[in-house]
Amino acid sequence: MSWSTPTQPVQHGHGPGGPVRESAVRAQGVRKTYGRGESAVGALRGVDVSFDKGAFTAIMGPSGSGKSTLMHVLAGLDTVSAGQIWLGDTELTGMNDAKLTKLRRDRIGFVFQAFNLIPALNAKANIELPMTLARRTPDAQWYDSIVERLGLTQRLTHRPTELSGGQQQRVAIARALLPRPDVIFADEPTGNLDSTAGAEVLSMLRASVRETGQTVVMVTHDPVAASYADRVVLLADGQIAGEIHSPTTDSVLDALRHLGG
Ligand SMILES: Nc1ncnc2c1ncn2[C@@H]1O[C@H](COP(=O)(O)OP(=O)(O)OP(=O)(O)O)[C@@H](O)[C@H]1O
Repeated sequence: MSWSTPTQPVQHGHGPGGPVRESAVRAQGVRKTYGRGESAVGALRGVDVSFDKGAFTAIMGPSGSGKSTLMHVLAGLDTVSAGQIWLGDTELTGMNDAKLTKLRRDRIGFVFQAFNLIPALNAKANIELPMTLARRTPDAQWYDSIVERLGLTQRLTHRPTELSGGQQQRVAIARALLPRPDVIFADEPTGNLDSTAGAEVLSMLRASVRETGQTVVMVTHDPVAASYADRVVLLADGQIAGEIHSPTTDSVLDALRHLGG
């Protein structure tokens, strides 16, 4: 089956270079420095990058290149030292903590390597939790469609310990998809999974992008995982070092080799 209630279709326009896709999230001149003086580390050193609406983008690069830092500032989990972050038309930089918390809750979904499910709650309650906390009512048809598409219909009364790693991650994806966020950030979503469960999770993320127009930005070390994306953004030493459209495992491996990753 397919996802039954698509989100808003992706808006396309035309610029001088051909079709222009709307940006879901973007960084402009972003710098992030940890520490001060001699011990200062420039984790991001002037990053300009845009992530298209309705696209699946992977962020890759050698260890220490700034992937996690970039994801954290894009998601409003950390502040920048300079530059601007935009979520659609909303500037995140300069927002106070209360506004950022509300924006993350209402407009951003997260999928983490460690699943981050609440052990005492069953799958259904875990999936609904962010919306329950936000006092929002999930769309029943959308909920059913997500649960069915992720193969969780028979697992809703199970607690996380009663689920496999792949099933737990599918619960985390359902939780992220349910509020229809502007963007889902996935941080090494297959890092704790074997290759079969990992492939299932990636196919489902891929399908949510293709079939419902969900925007997904994923940080990964795994060239196979990155090959599920529409585009790979390469980071090296805190700067954008290139990008690959329609990546394959081989093209990603090749690019990483050139970066010394
Ligand atoms: N809280 C922090 N305090 C000081 N330095 C930090 C902090 N977080 C990250 N860094 C440094 O910033 C740089 C970028 O780190 P970041 O974690 O973003 O890289 P990464 O590409 O995600 O690495 P990995 O692939 O190993 O997870 C590194 O040099 C790291 O040591």
